[in-house]
Amino acid sequence: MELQMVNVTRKFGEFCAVDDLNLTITNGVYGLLGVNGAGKTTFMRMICTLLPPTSGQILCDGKDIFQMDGEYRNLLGYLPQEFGFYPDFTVKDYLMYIASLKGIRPMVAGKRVKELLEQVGLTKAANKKMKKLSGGMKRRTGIAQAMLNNPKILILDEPTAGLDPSERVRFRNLISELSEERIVILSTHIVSDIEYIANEIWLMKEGQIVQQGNLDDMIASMQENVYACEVSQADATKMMKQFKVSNMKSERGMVELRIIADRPPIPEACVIEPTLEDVFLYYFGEKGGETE
Ligand SMILES: Nc1ncnc2c1ncn2[C@@H]1O[C@H](COP(=O)(O)OP(=O)(O)OP(=O)(O)O)[C@@H](O)[C@H]1O
Repeated sequence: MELQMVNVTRKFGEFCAVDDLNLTITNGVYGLLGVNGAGKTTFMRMICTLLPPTSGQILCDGKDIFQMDGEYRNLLGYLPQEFGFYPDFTVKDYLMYIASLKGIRPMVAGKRVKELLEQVGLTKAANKKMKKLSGGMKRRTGIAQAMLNNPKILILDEPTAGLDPSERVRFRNLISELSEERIVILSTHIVSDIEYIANEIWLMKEGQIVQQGNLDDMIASMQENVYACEVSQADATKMMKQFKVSNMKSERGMVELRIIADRPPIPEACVIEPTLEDVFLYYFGEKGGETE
C-alpha cells in the first residue's frame, strides 16, 4: 500500500493551511508533530477525503482517492480529535452501531467487536455506558471504531490528548501493536508520543513539512548544540531572555538549564545529547521562553 501526496495545497480564502506537500507514505507509523494551527487536522481531513485539496492530488496505489470513493473508504479508519457518540449507548452497542454504518454484516460485526474489545482492553467495560467511561477508555473505544473494518490506513488525530501518563503509555503500546502491515498516521503536539512509536517523524510548520525522517535524522538536522549548565537564579532569568531554554530545574538554590544555542552560553556549559523535545524547540521555539 502506498499513499502519495503530490503538490497538495489547501487554502481557506487567501489563507494557506497546507502548502504544497509532497510525500510518499508506505506501511509504518508516521508522526505529524506541530504547534496548534500548523495544519495537521487539515492534512488529515484531506487524507480521509473529508476535505478536498484546493490543488494537487492524493493517490492510493496510483489512484486518486477522491475518485475511489467507497473503495478507498473501505481501506480507511479515522479517529478524529472529537468523536461523536450517544452517551447512553454501551461500548458494545456503539461499536455495533458504527459497524452497521460501515456496512459490516451483523454476524461479522459481532465477532469483530468482540476481538477489538479484547485488543483494546475493554472486554470488561463492554456493557458500560459511553458517558461513564474515563478519557482513556473513550479514546480506546475511538480506536476500536476506527479499526472495525481492519483498515490498511489508520488516521489518528491527537489520539492521546487529555490522557493521563499511564493511559498515554498504554495507548501508545496499542498503536504500536496495531501498526503491523498498515499505514498509521498520528498527529500530536506531545513530543514523547512520537518519540516512542513513530518510524518517521514529520515536523509541520505553517502548512509545510519543515523536516522529516527518523529520530536520528531529526537530531542530525539541528544546526545548534544542546548545552547543560548550572547558574544562579539571577543569571538564569537573564539567560532565559537570551537563549532557547528547553528545560530548567531549581536545585539547592541554583538552576540547571538546558539550552539550545550555536555557541556555549557560558564557558562552563557542556554539550549534551539532544532529544526530540530539543529538536521541537529548535524548530518551533523562540528565545525568551515564548513559543508560537
Ligand atoms: N474551515 C476552515 N476555515 C478557515 N480556516 C480554517 C479552517 N480549518 C482550518 N483553518 C485554519 O487553518 C489553520 C490550520 O488549522 P488545523 O486545524 O489544520 O491546524 P492543527 O495543526 O490541526 O491545529 P490544532 O492542533 O490546534 O488542531 C489554522 O490557522 C485554522 O484556523
